[in-house]
Amino acid sequence: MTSDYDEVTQRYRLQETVGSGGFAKVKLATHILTGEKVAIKIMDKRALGDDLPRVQTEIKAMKELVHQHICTLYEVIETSNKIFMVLEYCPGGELFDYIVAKDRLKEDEARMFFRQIVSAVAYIHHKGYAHRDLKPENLLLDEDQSLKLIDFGLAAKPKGGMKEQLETCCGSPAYAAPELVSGKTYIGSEADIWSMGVLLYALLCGFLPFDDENVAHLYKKIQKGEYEEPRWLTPGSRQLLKQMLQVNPKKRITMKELLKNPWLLQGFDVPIDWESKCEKEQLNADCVTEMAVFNNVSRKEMASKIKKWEYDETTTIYFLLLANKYNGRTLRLPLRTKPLTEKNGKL
Ligand SMILES: Cn1cc(Br)cc1C(=O)Nc1[nH]nc2c1CN(C(=O)N[C@H](CN1CCCC1)c1ccccc1)C21CC1
Repeated sequence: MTSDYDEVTQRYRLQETVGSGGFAKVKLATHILTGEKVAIKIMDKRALGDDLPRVQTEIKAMKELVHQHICTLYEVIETSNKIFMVLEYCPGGELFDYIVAKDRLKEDEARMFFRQIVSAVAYIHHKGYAHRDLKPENLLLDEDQSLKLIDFGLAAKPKGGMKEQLETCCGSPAYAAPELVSGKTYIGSEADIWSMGVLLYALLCGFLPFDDENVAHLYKKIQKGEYEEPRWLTPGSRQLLKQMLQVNPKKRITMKELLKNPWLLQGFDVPIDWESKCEKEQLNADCVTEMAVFNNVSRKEMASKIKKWEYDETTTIYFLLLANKYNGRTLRLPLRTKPLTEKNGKL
């Protein structure tokens, strides 16, 4: 009787659980072949019930969204009862805990983080997606204190494009836009801008602009759009918050305007670089070569195998090699003792 864990334990050494949410848990793991750390999100299909489509949504979105500030999906392993999503490991944990530990961030640090969040969300919108659940719990810190966006279970890619109205009310109430909590139809990208405004406020203040234990009272406050401005907020940040936390979505700052907002440019003087540095279209030649040698096949053959993007071990190895190119570590694949044959080669 094969257990649901057979395939994943052949290739990964499962370690401690770093998080458990409603229908999923996340375990730290080591990719045995390369020794690289990964995070594996484990879901039980039976427990998921009618939440199963959320997982399909997340997998489809994460396959399309490859960006330096989005947590990379490496591999998906589905068994009779389980779905395993092998994802990029972020050793810094959630931004939420980072803010709580520091009480609130200095303006320069808040700006540095917020530029990365804007970069990720601008990219998602460019690809026709809205995240719809932006909050500090969904932003993880990697080993270089860079932010990685996670949890695309509520992401939406309206067929009619980003102008299409959405209906489903979702995400966390404190970060939800007024038009969303009023049950009106809304534009996903406009709602994301509001949530980013709440996020920026949380970074700069260490507490939420709209808060109440009673959800109905919370919604009233959001719809009124009135919030405290602590005395430590600078004029530039007050101005930006005011433009993002506009109750009327048509008066709210757009992503285009946000990308060249003076407060975000302060100290950087270069526009926010939101384009992906690691699009799948353009394979990294060194990684292809390394894998071709490892698998004892031609580069051409290796490249076409990678380009199938089957989100199997080949995809994992490619992304792990690519990540190491970026952070300067040279990951060398252990030369196989025996050349690959069809049988065990998977090629
Ligand atoms: C907390 N922590 C401490 C250390 Br050290 C590393 C971590 C950590 O979480 N690292 C980490 N790397 N990669 C991931 C994680 C966590 N993680 C997550 O996807 N974490 C989310 C966190 N969500 C935020 C709001 C509700 C739950 C999660 C989703 C479902 C179940 C459990 C956790 C991934 C897989 C993408």
